[in-house]
Amino acid sequence: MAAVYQALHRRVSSLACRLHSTYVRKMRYLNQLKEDDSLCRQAQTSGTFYLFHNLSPFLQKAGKKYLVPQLSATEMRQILEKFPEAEQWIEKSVLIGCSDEHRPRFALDLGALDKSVIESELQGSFTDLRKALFVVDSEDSPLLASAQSLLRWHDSHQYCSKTGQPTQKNAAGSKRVCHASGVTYYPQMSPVVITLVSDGSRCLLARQPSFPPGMFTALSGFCDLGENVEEAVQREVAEEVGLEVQSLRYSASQHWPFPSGSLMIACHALVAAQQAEISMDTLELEEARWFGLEEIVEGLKREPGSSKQGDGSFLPWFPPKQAIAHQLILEWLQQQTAQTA
Ligand SMILES: NC(=O)C1=CN([C@@H]2O[C@H](COP(=O)(O)OP(=O)(O)OC[C@H]3O[C@@H](n4cnc5c(N)ncnc54)[C@H](OP(=O)(O)O)[C@@H]3O)[C@@H](O)[C@H]2O)C=CC1
Ligand SMILES: [Mg+2]
Repeated sequence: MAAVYQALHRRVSSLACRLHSTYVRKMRYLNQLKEDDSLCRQAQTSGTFYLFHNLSPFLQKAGKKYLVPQLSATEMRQILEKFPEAEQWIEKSVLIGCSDEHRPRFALDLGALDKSVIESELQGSFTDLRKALFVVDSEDSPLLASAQSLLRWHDSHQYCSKTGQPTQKNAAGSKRVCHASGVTYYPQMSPVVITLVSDGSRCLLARQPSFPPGMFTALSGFCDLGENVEEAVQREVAEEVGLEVQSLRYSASQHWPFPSGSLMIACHALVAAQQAEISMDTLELEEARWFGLEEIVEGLKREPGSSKQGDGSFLPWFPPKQAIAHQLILEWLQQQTAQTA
């Protein structure tokens, strides 16, 4: 029996080792492409391309599914030939990853070109990211989110903030340089804390006036400069609902492309049940309240379409699985269920 376990252990270890080395080789290859412009330009000739138009990704509909097509360099040339100065367009692409076989993936925004020509040629449509993220396969949404954030960053950092001179991107799009001042700019993102507050038996969800009707989510807020995650969570909870956090636990993080590339840092926070009276910040929030276990179970079953009642009001529903708020709510539910079992 011991021999069988040892053999199994050896197989698992060797598999893990192979998986690891594939990952390491891939990351090192991507890093090389970021550092070496000529290698990256060469890679553009064998890579695949995701298309955007004014930051909306290109999708194709196949039955009920939405696909995110990857175009080959040849297909890209065929499309770009329809427009003047085709060659310049490939230069604008940014590196967003590569396959395990080291086939690089790029994203390219063709915002200055006539979108109807591209849409009819490729039989699909450029779709707002707020819709696209929720209709594509779950492995495609993080890719669209990070590609759009990078394209957005390039679009809004074309000039040096010190000299006002144009900045130039490197081939991979991992940085921009102002040759007049020598300043190098790197893509930025904003850390945001998202916190599911619990008083031990209920959890606190809130809505902003801009949310779709009926949608409630966990409290969130941008970190201030100089703050750590714990301080940001405590401050946001105090500011938005007037409660004092007793303890907090990190859960997970997620890149979120709205409003312009955020790193969502998700935590669970506990407040004392005896001091759980909400005092809401009415400038930011429209409603904030405690939800019991049953209400959370019911809310998770609802979708935007099924939450409207006969009198025009909306029953609560929560963000879809692509948003990290959903994961926090599920974790809280599991914890409560385990406690009450
Ligand atoms: N993935 C998920 O599950 C969820 C994601 N989120 C995301 O979290 C983000 C932050 O949540 P929110 O509650 O609005 O944040 P805040 O509570 O921090 O309030 C937003 C306000 O903060 C100010 N602000 C400070 N720093 C920034 C910055 N770097 N970028 C933009 N605004 C800033 C702005 O005020 P002013 O304009 O007055 O200067 C803005 O209107 C949202 O963009 C939302 O998309 C939220 C919930 C769930
Ligand atoms: Mg907030």
